[in-house]
Amino acid sequence: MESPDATPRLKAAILIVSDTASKDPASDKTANALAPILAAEGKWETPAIKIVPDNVFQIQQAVCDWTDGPNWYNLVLLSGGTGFAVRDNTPEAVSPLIHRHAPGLVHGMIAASLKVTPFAMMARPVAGVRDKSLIITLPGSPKGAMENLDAVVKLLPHACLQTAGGSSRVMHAGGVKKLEAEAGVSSTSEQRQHDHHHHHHHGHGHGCGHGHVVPKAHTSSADRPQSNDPSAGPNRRYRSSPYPMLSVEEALLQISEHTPEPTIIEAPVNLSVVGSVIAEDVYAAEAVPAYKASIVDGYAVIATDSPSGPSTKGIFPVASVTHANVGGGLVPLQPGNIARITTGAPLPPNANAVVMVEDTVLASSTPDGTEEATVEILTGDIRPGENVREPGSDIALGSKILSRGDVISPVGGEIGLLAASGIRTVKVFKKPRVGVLSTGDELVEHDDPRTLTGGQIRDSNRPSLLSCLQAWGFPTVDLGIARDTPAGEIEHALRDSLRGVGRASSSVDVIVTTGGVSMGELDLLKPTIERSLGGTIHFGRVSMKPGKPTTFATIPFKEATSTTEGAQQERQSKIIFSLPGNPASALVTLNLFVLPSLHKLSGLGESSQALASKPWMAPQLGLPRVAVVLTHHFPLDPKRTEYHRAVVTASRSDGRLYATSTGLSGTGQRSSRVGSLASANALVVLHPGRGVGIKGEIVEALMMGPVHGCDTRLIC
Ligand SMILES: Nc1nc2c(c(=O)[nH]1)N[C@H]1C(S)=C(S)[C@@H](COP(=O)(O)OP(=O)(O)OC[C@H]3O[C@@H](n4cnc5c(N)ncnc54)[C@H](O)[C@@H]3O)O[C@H]1N2
Ligand code: MOO
Ligand SMILES: [Mg+2]
Repeated sequence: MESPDATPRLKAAILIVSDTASKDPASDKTANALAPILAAEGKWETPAIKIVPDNVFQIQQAVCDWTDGPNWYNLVLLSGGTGFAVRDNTPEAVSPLIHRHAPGLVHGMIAASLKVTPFAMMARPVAGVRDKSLIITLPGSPKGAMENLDAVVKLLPHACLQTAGGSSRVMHAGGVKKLEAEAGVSSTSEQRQHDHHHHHHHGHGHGCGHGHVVPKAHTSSADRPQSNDPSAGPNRRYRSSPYPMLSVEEALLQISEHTPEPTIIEAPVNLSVVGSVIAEDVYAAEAVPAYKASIVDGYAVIATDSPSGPSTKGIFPVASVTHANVGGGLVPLQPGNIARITTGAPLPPNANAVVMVEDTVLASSTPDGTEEATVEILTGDIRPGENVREPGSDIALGSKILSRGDVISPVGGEIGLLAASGIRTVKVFKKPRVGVLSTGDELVEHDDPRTLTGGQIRDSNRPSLLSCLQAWGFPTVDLGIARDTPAGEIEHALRDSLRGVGRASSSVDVIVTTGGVSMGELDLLKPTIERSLGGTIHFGRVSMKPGKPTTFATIPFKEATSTTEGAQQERQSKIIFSLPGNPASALVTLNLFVLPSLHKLSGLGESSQALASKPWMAPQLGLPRVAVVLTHHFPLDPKRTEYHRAVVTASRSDGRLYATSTGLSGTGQRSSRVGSLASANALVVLHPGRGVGIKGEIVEALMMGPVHGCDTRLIC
């Protein structure tokens, strides 16, 4: 008989899912209960053990670390989080990772537990295959986990060998009988045939919502069901997109609905808050000016309103001098004296008006000839308060200086108010951090000095998208290039960016990818989002040109954030925009779809009382929309709304805005031509139709940059 040690052992890993054990590993008893059951079989290496809290993202990351990449494990057992409690979400974390479900194992485990307790009905186990690994969830209690593992442990070596790519014929020739004997079960050859039949003809039952699977009775490859599983091969890929085609307006509604609410941070008042939106009304901490200040350079006087009072006209001794930066206490001004003063300086006590130096002449100097002794004031019309700023007359102490919803603009007015009134920190909505990932095997860094070979192209999307995002004022993370092959690179790049590891030093709020969203067998973004990351695609096609395959999704992820009300909450998901790879498509869809979402996340959509009274100032999300006159005919697409790249200029003669195409030739607006955006400051919206948009017609345009001035005669 073969010694168990003569054959290579299988690799197993145990993931304990428990909030408690993740804080206190000594409290876990299950891992130590399961390991001996595997050891007793003599076919397993000592299992790897890890503990994570009941957190979907951490569970998925741990499982993927064991199933993906070169150091994969044959078997991944999870224990815990499979019940009905609110924090029990192990099945929800594991299901999306599974490529092929194994309901038989689930039945087997539940059947075994039911013999022990009716509470087995409250277990929600999941089992199945991811790549070459078998994943099984077990109950959290040591007893329940042991019972379940006992029920299936004899089958696992066989299942794992098949999963890893072992020949099923060899297995069936001898191995199955042996296993059946060991497991105390038997099957007929018909049953085994039946199993094979299922294996070939049923879809993966993946909860992705789009995986329409057509069961067929025959086995020819042309008849096999279509799937969004890239590993199923090109002969099984979709031949028409399963994603409904949305209008741009419908797509924008989805984005608005699924973009999370903005979060609030307390930021220091410095240049980093420029572009941020105020989250809480701000009240002046100090009055401006803080004292009675002179508006001019001249002489502080004691003026009176009474016609019978002393006139300011005449010759007066200059009793004191006050400069703007006065140090200690001020000497009170005595009646009959005047005090020299500079602009902005505090008036001495008793003084109530200032005479401009232009309205005076020097009457006499001090004996040493260096100073004024007396000065003659030439005007008698000085009234109390003249040339004086009262304390708080620019900004009253405690007055509201900025309202929730106000934007701290680069013009400087808002930051000036904050700085002047002694506000050192301010509550603003956090600007979202955006990660940009290029995908594709053909991509080469744009500055790679080597000559391109074969189908290589330079990655122009990352620099162009990053530049656009940074110009809009959002912090960005360059996530690099992820290859389509080997499988999993895109998934890992996305997971790392959410976790803030690898190229992303801290986690990103929004992911933007380009490439891989259309119909090719290496267009992996949609399956990666749905199958590997358990995400939900809210739209995967839009009736627009360019940008048809634009994809928008949410990916489950948990982290602690504070709400707009300041309470702590767990944010459930992050958003991802997967834009088409064609460079013009990527930039147009960034402007059209990503910007409104970033605006919402930045708090631009937050209502403000101040703005309610000034509706014309209410900030709109996304690019500003204006009406423009076409300076020439624009061709129309028969089906899709076109976003034609154009230069919009403001006429100096009639004040209207005029739009001229950046390229009208047959290929001028082709989605591969990034040059169609060079010099463009607008996207002219052309609704589908026959023929052309006529010269002189007024249409809508979205402004991407400032309007240039022009002489209408030169463009029309
Ligand atoms: N059978 C169909 N084919 C295509 C359809 C369709 O509906 N049915 N849609 C077309 C449309 S429209 C577009 S847009 C593109 C979208 O393509 P993908 O998003 O899948 O992108 P890729 O296939 O990866 O690349 C397309 C194109 O863009 C170049 N590219 C990709 N990344 C970059 C980058 N970072 N910098 C510069 N250029 C990049 C890539 O090399 C390709 O040439 O699909 C059509 N096909
Ligand atoms: O929709 Mo695609 O972006 O035209 O080429
Ligand atoms: Mg493609």
